[in-house]
Amino acid sequence: MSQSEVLCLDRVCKQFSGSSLAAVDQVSFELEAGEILGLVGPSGCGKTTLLRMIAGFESLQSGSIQLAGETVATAQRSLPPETRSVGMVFQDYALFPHLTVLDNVCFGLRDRKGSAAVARQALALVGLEGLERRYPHELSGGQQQRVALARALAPQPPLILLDEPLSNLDVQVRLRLRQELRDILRQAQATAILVTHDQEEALSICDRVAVMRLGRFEQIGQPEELFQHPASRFVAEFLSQANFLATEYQGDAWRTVLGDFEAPGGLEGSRTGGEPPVVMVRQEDVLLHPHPEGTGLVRDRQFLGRDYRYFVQLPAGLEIQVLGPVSEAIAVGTAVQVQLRTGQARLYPYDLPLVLRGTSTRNAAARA
Ligand SMILES: Nc1ncnc2c1ncn2[C@@H]1O[C@H](COP(=O)(O)OP(=O)(O)OP(=O)(O)O)[C@@H](O)[C@H]1O
Repeated sequence: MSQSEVLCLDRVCKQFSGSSLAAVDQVSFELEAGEILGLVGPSGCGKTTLLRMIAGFESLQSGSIQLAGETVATAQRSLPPETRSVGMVFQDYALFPHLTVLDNVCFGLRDRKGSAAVARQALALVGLEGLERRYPHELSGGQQQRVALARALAPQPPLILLDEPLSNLDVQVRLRLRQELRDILRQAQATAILVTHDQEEALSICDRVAVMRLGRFEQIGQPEELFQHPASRFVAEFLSQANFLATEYQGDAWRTVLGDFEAPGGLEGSRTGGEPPVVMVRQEDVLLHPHPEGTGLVRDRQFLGRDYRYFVQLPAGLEIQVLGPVSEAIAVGTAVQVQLRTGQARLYPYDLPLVLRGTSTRNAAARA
C-alpha cells in the first residue's frame, strides 16, 4: 500500500450461507487519497455488501482489506465498525429524530474537545448555517441529507462511504445536490465511495467508476474511459443504453441492418469465439430523416426535455432507440431513413472500433 493510498482491497470474497453464488467475488482495487469512486451495477450485484464489508458490518471469506495502512479485515480477523474510522451516509439519512441538527453532527464526534465548533464548521461546509437548533422533522429531505453528510464529514475520517445518498430526494433536489456533494467532498478533501443505481450520477461526480456484475468488477476506470471504451457489452449496455445490432460476416465486413462495417487494422482474430458479435450504436449517433420511402417507422417517442427518444422499427422486426433534438420533432407514425454518424460504432464481444463502409447508410435498412 503506497502512502497516498487510503484503501486497498485484495481479492475480497463473500458468500452468504445458503447461497450458491458469491455476493462479492475476488474484488481488488485501491483508492487514492481524495478520490471519489462510484460503484454501479444492477440490483443484487453486490454493491451494498461490498460497502458493508469495508465498513465492517460483514465478514470476509477470503482476501483482505487495508484502510489507512492498517489491515482491518481478513478471513481470520476483523476490526469492528466503530474502530475503523469510516464515515457513512445512508439513503434514509439515519438521523436521530430527538436530537437537534447540531447534536446529530456532534454525535459522530463522541465528546471530542471542541466538538460543537467542529460540528458548526461541518454544517457550514454543507451550507446549513443557521439551522443548528432545528430538529430533523423541521428540515426538507435535501437538508436532512446534508446533515447526514456533515455528520459523516465532521470527524474527518480517512474514508466516507455513501450508500445511495440521493435516491430518496426528488429529481430537482437530487440534481442540485449531486454537484454540491462533489464540491463538498472535494472541499473536505475526502476520499469516498458512492454506491448509486444512477449511472449518470456516478459518471458525472466520480473520479473513477466501477461497474459490478454478479459480485465482480466488470470494469473500473475513469468515466470517459468507461463510456468510450466499455470493456464488454454489459458495461456498454449498462452505462449508455446503446443499441446492439446482430451481425453477419460477409466477405470482409460485418453486415448489419444499418450498413456494413469494418474494423480498422483488420479483422484477423475477431471472427472467432462462441458468441456471435454485435455492433454497438449509441442512441445519439443515429440520425433520422423523414422520407416517404424510408424503411424505418417511428413507433413512439418520449419527451426528455432537450431531446426526444424515438423508438424506430426497422425491417426484420428490429427496434432501435434514437435521440433527436426537440427542435426537429418527428411525429409518431412517420417513415424515416436511418443514418449513422460515422466512426462511432464498436463491435462486441471483441471491443473493436468499427468504421462504416461506403458514404451513406440511409438506405442500408432497405436491404434487410
Ligand atoms: N444478509 C444476507 N443474507 C443472504 N443473502 C444476502 C444478504 N445480503 C445480501 N444478500 C444477497 O447478496 C447479493 C448481493 O446483494 P447486495 O445487497 O449487495 O446487492 P446490491 O448490488 O447492493 O443490490 P441493490 O442495488 O438492489 O441494493 C444478492 O443476491 C442478495 O440477495
